[in-house]
Amino acid sequence: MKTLIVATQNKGKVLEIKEMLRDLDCEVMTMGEAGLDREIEENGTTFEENAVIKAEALKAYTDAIILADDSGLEIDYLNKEPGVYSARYLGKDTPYTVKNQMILERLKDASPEERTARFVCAMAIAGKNIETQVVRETIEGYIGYEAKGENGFGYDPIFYVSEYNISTAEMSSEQKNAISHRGKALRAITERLKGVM
Ligand SMILES: O=P(O)(O)OP(=O)(O)OP(=O)(O)OC[C@H]1O[C@@H](n2cnc3c(O)ncnc32)[C@H](O)[C@@H]1O
Ligand SMILES: [Mg+2]
Repeated sequence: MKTLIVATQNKGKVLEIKEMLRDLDCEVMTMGEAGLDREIEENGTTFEENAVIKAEALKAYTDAIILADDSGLEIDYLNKEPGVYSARYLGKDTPYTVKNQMILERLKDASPEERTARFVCAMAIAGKNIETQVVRETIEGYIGYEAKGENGFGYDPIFYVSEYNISTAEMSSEQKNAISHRGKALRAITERLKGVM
């Protein structure tokens, strides 16, 4: 069976990606499980660039296909911040409970119409004998007035989807995966993956 290595250190992403790839005919491993744990410098200026950087960073060390995800939250009221800096925004090691409260505070004067936001996900595949490919998908929503929900990770408790008026942290993983930036990007990239496996 083929091996697919997911080049991420983020446990929330790993859970979602592994759940969605359950039926794919290949063994899905994290970098840690593959013995390839390392810090990868994300010095790109776009989600696509960073996804490619992360996927290609492991290419020299494995014959497996590598999948990488670069994602983040764009808040229109904050001029699309934190964007590609989502992991580093307000401090890399600051707990998300604190970061989410700080964002709510920054948006305290924003009207409902001004609270629009989106999650973006670029996903790349790379490997020794395959041409690197990258896709980008989004989910539109808004920043709520309070943090709600225990599921998911990161900014999920403050990101609400208009269609349901609940945060992505209040959704089950199945519900989030069906509509999320990461779900859409993974479905698009797995179509291409089938062509290289
Ligand atoms: O780079 P890797 O190792 O994959 O892990 P990371 O956490 O640093 O990931 P990114 O560089 O892509 O930063 C994206 C950040 O955006 C946030 N984010 C991305 N997708 C999210 C989602 O589905 N729900 C909540 N927050 C999300 C989350 O805080 C991430 O840390
Ligand atoms: Mg990162």
